[in-house]
Amino acid sequence: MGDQDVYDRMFGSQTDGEMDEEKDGEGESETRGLGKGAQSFCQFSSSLRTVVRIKQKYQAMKKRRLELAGLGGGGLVVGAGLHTGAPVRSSPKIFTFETPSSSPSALSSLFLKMKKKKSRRVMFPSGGRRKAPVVQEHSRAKICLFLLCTILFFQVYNAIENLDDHVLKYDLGGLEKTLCREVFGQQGAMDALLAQLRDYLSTYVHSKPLVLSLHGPSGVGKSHVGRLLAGHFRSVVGEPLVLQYFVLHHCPLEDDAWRCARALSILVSETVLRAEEEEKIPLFIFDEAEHLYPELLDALSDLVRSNRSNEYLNAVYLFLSNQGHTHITMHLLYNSSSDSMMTASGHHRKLVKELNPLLRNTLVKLHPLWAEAELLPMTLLEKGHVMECFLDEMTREGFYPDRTNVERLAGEIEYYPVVGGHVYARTGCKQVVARVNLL
Ligand SMILES: Nc1ncnc2c1ncn2[C@@H]1O[C@H](COP(=O)(O)OP(=O)(O)OP(=O)(O)O)[C@@H](O)[C@H]1O
Repeated sequence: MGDQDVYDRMFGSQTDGEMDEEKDGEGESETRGLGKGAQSFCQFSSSLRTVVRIKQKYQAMKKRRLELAGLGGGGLVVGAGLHTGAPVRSSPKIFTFETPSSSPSALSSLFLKMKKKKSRRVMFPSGGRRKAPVVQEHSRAKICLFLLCTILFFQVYNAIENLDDHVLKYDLGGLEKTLCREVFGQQGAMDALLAQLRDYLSTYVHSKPLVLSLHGPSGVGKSHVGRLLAGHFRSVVGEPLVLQYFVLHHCPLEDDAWRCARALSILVSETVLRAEEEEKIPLFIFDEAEHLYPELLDALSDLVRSNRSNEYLNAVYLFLSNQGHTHITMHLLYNSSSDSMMTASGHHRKLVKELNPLLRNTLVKLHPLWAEAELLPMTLLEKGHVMECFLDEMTREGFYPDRTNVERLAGEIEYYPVVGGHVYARTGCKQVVARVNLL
């Protein structure tokens, strides 16, 4: 049973105004003539009427709102009254609980529309500009990829720069020019020496030190090369990081060999530590290495071992020795005829390939240190190279480089018998300085 039925049964179908009047009259008669039970019934009926009236008003308001929103078919239509703002009542004049002709689906779609509309509204701060924020859609993956590529590029660039920096630091180009200008007849050996240095000095991370050993007969320029290298490295890494060790000068007495070995170990350790601090590679040159005592060789062997700490691995050891000179001389004298068309580097590579196994075998028997070394044999000098030595020395000493004089001086030097068109000097340029000094 609906609320309206309850109301009708109790008060009939009266209008709101009539009900108000009746309410007042009834109130008076109740207070005057009725008993206590009737009085409580009246109070109850009064509250019920109020409830019903409120509900009616709420329903009417709800319906009116729907009609105003433009929904057709209900109890109210918007017509001429629209202009005045007052709704015009068209059909049912009396409120019922009947469902309006508008379908529930239409209502729900209206609410959905309203909801959608509402959700699209953007609430702006009162003082701000009323402009919708621009949504920038950046892919995080793209940004990460871009960052990764940038980091990778800088790392590769930095690594290349570091390699270049190392080689540039030692000015191997300058060293090459110096050796080419100052050393005669040893181009193959000098190319091999520079290649070893270039390989080693291009990085600062090494698993073992570079151990080079120049071998050759007397007067072919071993000490000369040692001096040129020492001078160059002093200029690029500094005086304290270059050690030139002449055993007959630094340790003339064999009895002192043990003490000399200990002093040498300390000196080398101090130098490599200093070089490590300065991030440079030191150079240790041992001239007249054939005179090194076993104690000194033992100490050096211990220093060049690859299982030592990092500072010992970043160092260049250069040994200059005439050990194995007989093998070199014999090989050149017996193999010179067949390789006259070869370049200097090709000739040296052939010499190394054919001679080194024999040379190493001989040297390793003397001390295991030579097993660690890269052996670089130097060839005998020819008459043409000896003339260059005279020319150079005379110019240095201020003599006019007269060609006839140079040829005469070069003719006074001893030579091996001509082999395959080559005239090899027995003592290289060893006597050049002494003979020029006699002029
Ligand atoms: N290949 C060379 N080019 C230019 N000059 C040279 C060459 N070889 C030797 N000389 C000159 O001869 C001098 C002596 O040579 P050096 O002392 O270098 O010979 P060495 O091979 O060390 O001989 P030794 O084994 O007897 O010590 C040098 O000071 C240098 O002036």
